[in-house]
Amino acid sequence: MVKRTQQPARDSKQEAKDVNKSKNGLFASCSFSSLGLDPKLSDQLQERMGFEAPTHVQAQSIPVILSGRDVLVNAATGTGKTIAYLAPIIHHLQAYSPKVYETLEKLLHRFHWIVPGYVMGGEKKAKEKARLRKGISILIATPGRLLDHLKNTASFEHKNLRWVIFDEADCILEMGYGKETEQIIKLLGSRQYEEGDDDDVVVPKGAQKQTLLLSATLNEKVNHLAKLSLDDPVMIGLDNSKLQQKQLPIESPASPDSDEDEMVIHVNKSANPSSEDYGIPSQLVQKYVKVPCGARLVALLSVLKNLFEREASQKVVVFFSTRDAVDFHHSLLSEFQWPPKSETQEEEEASKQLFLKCKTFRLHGSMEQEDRRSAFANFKAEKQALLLSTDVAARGLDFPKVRCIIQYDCPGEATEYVHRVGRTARIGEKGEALLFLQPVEIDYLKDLKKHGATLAEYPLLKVLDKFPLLGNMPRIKKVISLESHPWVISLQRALEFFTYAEPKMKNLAKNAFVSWVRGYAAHKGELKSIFVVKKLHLGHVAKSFALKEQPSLVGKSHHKETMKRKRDERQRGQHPKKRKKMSGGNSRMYACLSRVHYIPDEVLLMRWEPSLGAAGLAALPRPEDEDYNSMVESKIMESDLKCVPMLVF
Ligand SMILES: Nc1ncnc2c1ncn2[C@@H]1O[C@H](COP(=O)(O)OP(=O)(O)OP(=O)(O)O)[C@@H](O)[C@H]1O
Repeated sequence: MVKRTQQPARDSKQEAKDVNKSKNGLFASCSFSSLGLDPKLSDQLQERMGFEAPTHVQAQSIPVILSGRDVLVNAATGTGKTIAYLAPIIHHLQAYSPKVYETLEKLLHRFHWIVPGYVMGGEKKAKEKARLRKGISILIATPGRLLDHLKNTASFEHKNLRWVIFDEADCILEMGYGKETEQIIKLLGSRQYEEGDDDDVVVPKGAQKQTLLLSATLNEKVNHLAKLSLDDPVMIGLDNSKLQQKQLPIESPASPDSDEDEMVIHVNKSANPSSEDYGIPSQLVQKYVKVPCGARLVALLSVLKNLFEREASQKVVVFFSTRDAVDFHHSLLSEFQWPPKSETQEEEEASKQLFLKCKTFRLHGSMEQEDRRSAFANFKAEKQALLLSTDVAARGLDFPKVRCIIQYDCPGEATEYVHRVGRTARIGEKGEALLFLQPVEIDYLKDLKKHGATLAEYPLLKVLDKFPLLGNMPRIKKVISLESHPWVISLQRALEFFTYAEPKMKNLAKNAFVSWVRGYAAHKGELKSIFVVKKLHLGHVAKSFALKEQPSLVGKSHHKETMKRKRDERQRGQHPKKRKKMSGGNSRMYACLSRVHYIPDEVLLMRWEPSLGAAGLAALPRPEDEDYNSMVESKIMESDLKCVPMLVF
């Protein structure tokens, strides 16, 4: 990961070869039109979106979904799962052009009758009700809010529901939405399409409700959901090691009507290092760096400096465990200058420059929607940038050309590791991932190995040795510990000086320290034995926030801040309690329902949309305001389908 480029020409040729190789392994040798998609749609995919060929998961899924079968798809991050399910749905939706609209269709634009919408909380229910009353073809919803409308909104028509899609299915359950999801499935009712309900529509013969379940990390937790919602599903991307016949116990409470030869997903818990449980792109280079707590901050800054000096034009995402940590590191990296001191004032002015010469963005759940939306859009648009984020960006987000993912704070379960690293090495591109571990946390590697992730060690000392030392600092030949490295000592000193120079920075550091320790104590299950708070040296943790001494864990200022944050959230109409349930994951469901008189089909998609919320969406024009066709087309067909349907209204 840190090798400096010595022969740039040869290396870049090699890089291009590697990318081609991984791309070749990713794409199928057929065309979109050969999969049975409508020619208009295939053209759209090829010409407008520039997708020359379908990926393997698309080539496998599209014909099956078109045929009406339920499917369970497990495919690595960034392999194009979104198109895999959206393309066949759009194929069906556009095909059922209602008689009355045939002429209109010719006069107007293609797909004008597909109306997306959302219900996901964060705004008044009355507004959502009004949208539902008007009729929506594609509805995006959080499980809780959808259930609420199903129970309480009389005008919420869903009898023609046609597709139900659980994207990031495992996550919906991990976030504690199992009960809600079960109720939703029950309320949505029978699978059979009730023919002849609407005279004004063309109903496909034998059309049934079809359910799709997708993720890069399908595991046995989704068995119960699969059992409730899928009917004789086709399994895609689940190898035999994951599929077992019914003799295996199903995790969730057994249902009396369970089917004897039902297939269930089974993750082989016997530590078989070669078994690849989760979909990690094969071209992704995975490393870990072992750093004692007190040297973590210096190590992070050094790794980042090395990355951007090695290749100026690139994008990097760093994951933190808490919002306060994101805020602290964002302020630090946006303002910290290097070299820290010069001999004279003029010299100082002349030579001062930022430690990292790239734009730094932040993304977390406490930011205003508009700030989140602009951070997301700006980071996406930049060629060279750094994004500091909580897990709000861990799943589903599709930032193009992210070269490296750094997990500065450990993820929770291995699934979260997989989704975080999945923000790079997408669609066959190159990518690197670096996981920070303290020496006491090194057993986490074993956990990852069980799920097929093997990480090599990152040569941190070599990287540190490359940085020029300031002033008269002696270069010690053999550095015994990382903390005694002269570069580490001088950088740590400068960081502490910087933090203490401004009360604002010191406060950010203290808050970040307090929430980091709390977050560390919140690791669940088996991970509790790896991430043990009692093993932490809190003085060293403080050092990792550029603090010279350990702040109180129940400091007044932190308490005041928390109270203020809660007050602000209440004023903004966000409910901390409700949001808390979402904060680790922000599960979103997409639901697509028909405009009663226009389309016979209704689609319900459940998926994960981390960074964008209602306020951000509302900023986009409504269909009456502008060329609706081009908007729907671009929203549905644009490359960033992840946020597309939700972005619409
Ligand atoms: N056939 C294709 N050819 C080229 N690019 C494609 C193709 N299909 C999808 N893409 C692009 O690949 C990127 C990744 O796709 P997508 O976000 O659907 O992946 P995913 O498998 O859902 O990932 P994750 O599991 O992380 O959500 C997107 O930018 C998408 O536009």
